[in-house]
Amino acid sequence: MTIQIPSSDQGIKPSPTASLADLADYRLDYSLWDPSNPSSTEETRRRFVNSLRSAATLGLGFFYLSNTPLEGDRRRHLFSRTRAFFQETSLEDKLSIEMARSRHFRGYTAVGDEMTLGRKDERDQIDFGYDLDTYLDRRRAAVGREESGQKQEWEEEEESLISEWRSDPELEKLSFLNLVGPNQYPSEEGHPNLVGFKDSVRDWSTTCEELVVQLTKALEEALGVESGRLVRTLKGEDDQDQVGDRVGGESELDPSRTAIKRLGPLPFCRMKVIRYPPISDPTTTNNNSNNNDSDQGVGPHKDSGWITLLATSDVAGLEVQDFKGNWIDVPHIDGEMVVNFGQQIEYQTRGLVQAACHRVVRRQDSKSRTRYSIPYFSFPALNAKLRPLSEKELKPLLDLWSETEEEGNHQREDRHREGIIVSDVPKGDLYADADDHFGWVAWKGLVRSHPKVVENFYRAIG
Ligand SMILES: O=C(O)CCC(=O)C(=O)O
Ligand SMILES: [Fe+2]
Repeated sequence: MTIQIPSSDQGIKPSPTASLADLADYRLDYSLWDPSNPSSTEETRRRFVNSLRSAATLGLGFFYLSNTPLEGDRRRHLFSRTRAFFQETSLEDKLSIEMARSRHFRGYTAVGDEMTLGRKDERDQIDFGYDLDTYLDRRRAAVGREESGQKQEWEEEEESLISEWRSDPELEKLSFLNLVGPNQYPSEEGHPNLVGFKDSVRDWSTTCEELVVQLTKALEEALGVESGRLVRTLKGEDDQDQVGDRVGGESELDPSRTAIKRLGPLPFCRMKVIRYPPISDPTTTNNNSNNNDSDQGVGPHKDSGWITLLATSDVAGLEVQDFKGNWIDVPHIDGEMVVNFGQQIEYQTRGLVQAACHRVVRRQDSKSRTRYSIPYFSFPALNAKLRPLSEKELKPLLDLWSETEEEGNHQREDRHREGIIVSDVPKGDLYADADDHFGWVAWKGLVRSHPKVVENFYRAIG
């Protein structure tokens, strides 16, 4: 595959005082790529790929995306239910779906219960994950296609699926399978403004999932790697085990590996609805939040996953760090999504695409206003093997760079020379061993972040 060389007017360096919204290179238009848009053509797709390549490999890995299916009613619907949940339900209602009650790390976390870099984050939130119903629907559909007449059996299996996994001694060893499970949704009864929340979350999540697949396909083109190479990791359809089979035969594989293979792809994602109370707002203080004047909405971090799709309300606070350590404002733009790369993409691309370091600051100037945000974090599938792209696979990109003008080369050096890696994740916990399942990385991350869940369900293994 040949890679298009970015045009020289694609200056991508933000000045320290700039707002990301003012920089054309950080404003990508999804309609150029969108396969469902009748006016997208090969030429518009190429333009999208070129912009994505610049944003990913020269820029900060943080950009706006307009014209996605996440605009309009779909977005309004979810935000209005999110506001209703935070504003109209009691703390008692909220705590009835507390994450500490879920062995699958789903549910509500109160203000001050979460830390980044050793400081409490002043926000509360509900964490959702890959919806169990969606997962079962897809498995049923897959079986229905292959062996019609089995649907009934699958429905019966629905109830016992997880306990069945636990009774398989090989699968039981794979603690990360506990990450598959149901979400905790707030009760919509008695809260007319909450009605439709569950459906809205499921719809949003499924729409995001498809959008991430599309962005990953575009990224494959942008990096000049084989089509499907990254999508397979994302979806858990990697062919590594087949390679293993050819080399050593299945009998030589670890038996737990053979057992997990039988389960098929195990997609994984996390999604949150978040509220950042305004600074010094006594009504949202609870016992956990001993520092209501703290300006930390969420401390500096890189997202640990693949690609994050973030929808924000119109209160300021999000900032991204450039490679010199300056913080750049990422203001809300109506209807647009903020997209950023996570550490698994950084790992897969050997750092050529860097995960963006970002934070949310509670500003004095937005004193009386509550900020809401809805991030969707995609991850490799739990059963994916993380095989970083080889030098050979990255050669087209490296060749392109060696041909590109001086300016581009300076920019690339800048990204590494002064880059400050801010992460509260122990390095060894971030990446699975080359031949291990991604599920272990996801598991370690959640175990580290949610001690109450570990205390309640996993004392023996935590
Ligand atoms: O709320 C936001 O705008 C960003 C949240 C975020 O970065 C995160 O939860 O990882
Ligand atoms: Fe983040």
